[in-house]
Amino acid sequence: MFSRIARSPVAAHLANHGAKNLSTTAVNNSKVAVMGASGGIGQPLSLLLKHSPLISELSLYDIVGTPGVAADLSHIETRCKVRGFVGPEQLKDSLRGVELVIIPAGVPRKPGMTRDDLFNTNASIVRDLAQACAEVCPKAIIGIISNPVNSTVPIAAEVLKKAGAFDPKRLFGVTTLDIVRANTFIAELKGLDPSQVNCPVIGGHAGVTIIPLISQCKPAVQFPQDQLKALTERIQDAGTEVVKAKAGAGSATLSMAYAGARFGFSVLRALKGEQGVVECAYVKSDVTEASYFSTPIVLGPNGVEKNLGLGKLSPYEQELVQASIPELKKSIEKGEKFVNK
Ligand SMILES: NC(=O)C1=CN([C@@H]2O[C@H](COP(=O)(O)OP(=O)(O)OC[C@H]3O[C@@H](n4cnc5c(N)ncnc54)[C@H](O)[C@@H]3O)[C@@H](O)[C@H]2O)C=CC1
Ligand SMILES: O=C([O-])CC(=O)C(=O)O
Repeated sequence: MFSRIARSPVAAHLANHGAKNLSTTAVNNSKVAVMGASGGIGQPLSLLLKHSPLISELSLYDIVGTPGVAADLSHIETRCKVRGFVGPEQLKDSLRGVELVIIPAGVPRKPGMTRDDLFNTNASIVRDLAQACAEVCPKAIIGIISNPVNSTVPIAAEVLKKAGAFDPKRLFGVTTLDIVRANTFIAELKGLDPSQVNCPVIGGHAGVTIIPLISQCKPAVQFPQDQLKALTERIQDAGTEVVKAKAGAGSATLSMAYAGARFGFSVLRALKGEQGVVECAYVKSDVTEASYFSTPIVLGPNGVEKNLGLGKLSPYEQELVQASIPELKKSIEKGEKFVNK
């Protein structure tokens, strides 16, 4: 049993800031857009965002269903206003004045598929949403959830570059779910409170590119090599574990909504001037040979404030990093070629 009950990062954000009683100061007036807001991730993510005292307006965009989702959420007793936008003709209006855009639009996996199998459908969805961001909110921070993240982030970057709106500090692939899973699985094995565990996960967001740095976990934890390998592989395959359990009904939605909210709240806290906010995320990077790579990032008023790099890796983790580079490079090139073809 835990010696004291602690809150998860999302619960702590909502509790510390007192969602209901917060004064309406300019500093707490962020406008956030969720693109793909009617989906399995989009709906619970929007529900969590509606509770943040930092968000004064939530803009919900999808090609279907957002009038209903927005009407429903708008009855919740928090001050954040919710507006729904549906279809391409309302896309640009959904992005006006937005500081943070979170993108969970696109199809999820079914059993037997890899994330890369989603490329053909999701590449053009992310391309078109990034194009609209470039035109309407070029200074917004963009967090991409849509898979395959290893390719969709380079796709968005190329679109933004072409439009003269690319700022590598402001574009993120959301890998937070990998950290959330690592924390949970480590806590289960060691009898810890998961909300007090912090294990960085670096690389990318697919199979062998997901690299948990268990040697850097706080609190420090030790495992024999066979258990370490099994734990690493469980974290790498955790998305597939959910896809199999859902048996054709999609992939992780609720845990992803939690992770997306955690990422979004961290970005907003840093935008508002909070110091020392760190999240791992997949960003433009010169830390390894792969031109995009996830590492712990200090967030600040402009997005990426400082890339904390790899830190000290164990020999096993060094091997995992080496093994991830060819796949990452291939996925990055595939995304870039899609835009520049
Ligand atoms: N980064 C991560 O850790 C994770 C990523 N994902 C990915 O997130 C994506 C969404 O997953 P779910 O919400 O479960 O799927 P879903 O199918 O339930 O929802 C997707 C939503 O996107 C909408 N959409 C389709 N085309 C659109 C467009 N052009 N513009 C705006 N919205 C559009 C759909 O209408 C739907 O409402 C998938 O690609 C999935 O693989 C899922 C879990 C974790
Ligand atoms: O596995 C999937 O397809 C969805 C995903 O990215 C995850 O759950 O990590």
